[in-house]
Order: sequence, then structure tokens, then C-alpha cells
Amino acid sequence: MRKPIIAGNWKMNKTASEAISFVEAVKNNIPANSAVDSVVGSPALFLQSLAEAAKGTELKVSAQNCYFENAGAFTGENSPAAIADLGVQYVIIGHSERREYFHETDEDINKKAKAIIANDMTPIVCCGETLEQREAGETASWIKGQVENALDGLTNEQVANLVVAYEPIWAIGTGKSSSAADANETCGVVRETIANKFGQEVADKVRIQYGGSVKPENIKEYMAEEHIDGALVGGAALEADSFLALLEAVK
Ligand SMILES: O=C(CO)COP(=O)(O)O
Repeated sequence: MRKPIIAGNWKMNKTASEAISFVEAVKNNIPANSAVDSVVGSPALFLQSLAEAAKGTELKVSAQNCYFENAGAFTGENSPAAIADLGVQYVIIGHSERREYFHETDEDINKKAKAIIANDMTPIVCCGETLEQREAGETASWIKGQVENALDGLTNEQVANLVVAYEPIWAIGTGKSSSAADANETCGVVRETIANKFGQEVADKVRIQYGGSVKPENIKEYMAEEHIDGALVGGAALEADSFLALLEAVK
């Protein structure tokens, strides 16, 4: 049985005090030994205070990006070693917004995945197709390529323990969510790609999230699908009440 994982991705939202208020409102409302892993993805600025505030609770903290070197002359970047040292457990990598606006390549994402794992954190590796690719029938081949490239050179154990988030770009922040059946089909492509490269046992363990206009009202439909083990949520994870409602719907 794969444990469900619900992760919020705040993107570039919130001030420090808003971020702390969220964590204070959420952290003690997640039952101990919860049946769901709960993660909040914060801008780097607040990681330290959020990791301190969430320490010892069921709420885990995620970064939204990091660099692939631990130290050096990389002005403006954030070291995975320094992020891990704060008590952060996850890092989202390869989000379509980072690929589009900051020109991240599959090769960067692969290096980041390795650096995150080397620092004992868990990567949440994002993949997803554009509307043009979907309409041209290229979704499966595109996702296969993104997943193969992002995970290249990792060991079976490393892949079994990471998280892949499938986020069709046309469903992000648009209110146009993918149907649960379509999302499941493509999450199935992710699992099959991993099975072909790392073996069925690894593919059976890896957790795959769907992301794109997920909200408390529709999350159950996704979670009922065979290959969907959780969600990566933007807008509906910004407010504590809504985030808790997502967890409540899944537990
Ligand atoms: O990009 C997303 C999460 O990473 C999805 O965002 P929305 O839930 O706002 O569509």
C-alpha cells in the first residue's frame, strides 16, 4: 500500500507572517500517525521559520527549488545542503513554471534530484504536457521522456522513495482540471516508464501525485484512481482551512 501524500505548493505567495499563521493553524490539526503525508511547499525565505514551527508535528516542509551544488560561487541560488540543515524534508523540482520561466532543463532536474537525495531529502519531481502536446497525441511520449531523463542514474531504492507529480500544464491554475480517468491514464504512463527502467517492484512503491486545479471538492475523485497516490496543490493549498479540507477528504 502506498501512503497518500498531499503537498501544497504556495508558489511565490505569502509574507513571513502569513506563512507562519498557516503553519500554526494547520500543524496541530493533523492527527498523529496520520494515514496521509502532509507537506507544505514554501518560498525559500520562510523555510527556516516554518521548519522550526512544524518540528515534531505531522506537517512536513518542502522547498520549491534548490541548486544542484552544495556550495560555491552561484550567486542567488539555494544550497540543498543548507536547506536540509534547516529540517526541510522535501524539494519540488521541475515544476512547469520553473521550466518555462527559468529555462530549467531535464538535465538540471536530474542533477537536482541527485543532490536532494544525497542530502537525505525527498524530491517531488514534476512532469506535464502542454495543451498543444495533448491535442497532438504526444502526452505519453513526452511524459515518458521527462520521467526517464529526470530519474536517469538513480538507484532502484532512490526511485522507490521519491515522489513524481504529474501536472498537465493546461490544468494549472486554470480551474480546468483533468478528468480523473485521463489523469490516471497518464500517471499510469509514469508508473510504466519507471517499471521499464527500474523494475515493477520499484514502480509499485513510487508515489505519483496529480496536480492541476485540485480542490477539496474534487480530490476524492483523483484519489480513487489506481495510479494516483496524492496531489500537488496550488491555489487550494494557500489557506489553512482549504488545506485541512484536502487532508480530511483523503484520510
Ligand atoms: O501547479 C500546481 C501545483 O504545483 C497546481 O496549481 P493549482 O492547484 O493552482 O492549479
